[in-house]
Amino acid sequence: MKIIVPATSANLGPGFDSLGIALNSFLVVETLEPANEWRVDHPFGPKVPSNQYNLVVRTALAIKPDLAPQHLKVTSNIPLARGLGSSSSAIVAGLILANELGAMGLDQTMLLQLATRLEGHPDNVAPAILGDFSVATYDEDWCDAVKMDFPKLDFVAYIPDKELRTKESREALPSKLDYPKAIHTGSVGNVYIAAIASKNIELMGRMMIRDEFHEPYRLKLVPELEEIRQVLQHTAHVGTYLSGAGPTVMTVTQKQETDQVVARLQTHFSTGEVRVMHIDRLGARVIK
Ligand SMILES: Nc1ncnc2c1ncn2[C@@H]1O[C@H](COP(=O)(O)OP(=O)(O)OP(=O)(O)O)[C@@H](O)[C@H]1O
Ligand SMILES: N[C@@H](CCO)C(=O)O
Repeated sequence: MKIIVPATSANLGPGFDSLGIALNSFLVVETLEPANEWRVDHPFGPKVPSNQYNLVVRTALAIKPDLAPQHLKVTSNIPLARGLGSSSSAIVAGLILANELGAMGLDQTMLLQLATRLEGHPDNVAPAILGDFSVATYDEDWCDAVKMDFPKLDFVAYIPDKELRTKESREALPSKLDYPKAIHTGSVGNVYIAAIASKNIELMGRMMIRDEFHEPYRLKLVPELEEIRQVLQHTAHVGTYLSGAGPTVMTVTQKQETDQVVARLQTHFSTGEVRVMHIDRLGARVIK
């Protein structure tokens, strides 16, 4: 059995902890054979456990403690701690592993509840499970998420060579937000969703860059966000936002704009990776 879970890019500007999109880099977890102890062959090096403490296995055991140990093979092109939803993909894969091997019969709604509880917010796990673009809210007890058809656009990721843990990036956020500012950013988010729903790309791009919930506070951790906005000032594109907690900076482009944006970023940065990503409309799937 192979479990395939897409990468995800969260927030998309003013959608902090709510909006996310599934993209075509993938975590693949393959079951090889039953074993005496959990064993995970993976490409992430010694910092990531290869036994029952691996996040995929820990998640599976959290919901099915009596699951029989397996030898697993993990492959992935989702970089760790870069703002492309690596932890969510591992959590979703772990839940599906337990669901399949333990014949638990969990549907997508229950998987979403469990994944959100484990990750703490729904913006990566919802699109990882549902695919495409999702708009979600979580009240510490229940997650409601709506899958939407995102306009057919490209996502050009600039993935810096450095890791940034979500935990560290969240510590940069304020504990309180000014009331008029919160109301204003809420209204920007509303117009943003309406623009996405009506496929008004120009309006969508203008709202994408007007977040006040998190990006201004994270600029000191990811100065590349402002830098890329400057670099692309005279290059046609839809908008640029901080992907998840960073440090990846995402630029959304129309197909005819993509090559120019890639060329501009590749010329500007001597380190890191520029990756063109496409929307994964399906979300997590299992091949038996
Ligand atoms: N496939 C995996 N197997 C085991 N552990 C993983 C896997 N993917 C991620 N992790 C764990 O999750 C950590 C990264 O989680 P973190 O939330 O900081 O970043 P992220 O999920 O990549 O980014 P973001 O949530 O901003 O999109 C890794 O350092 C590792 O400990
Ligand atoms: N909404 C989350 C996504 C990263 O997990 C954040 O920006 O911290």
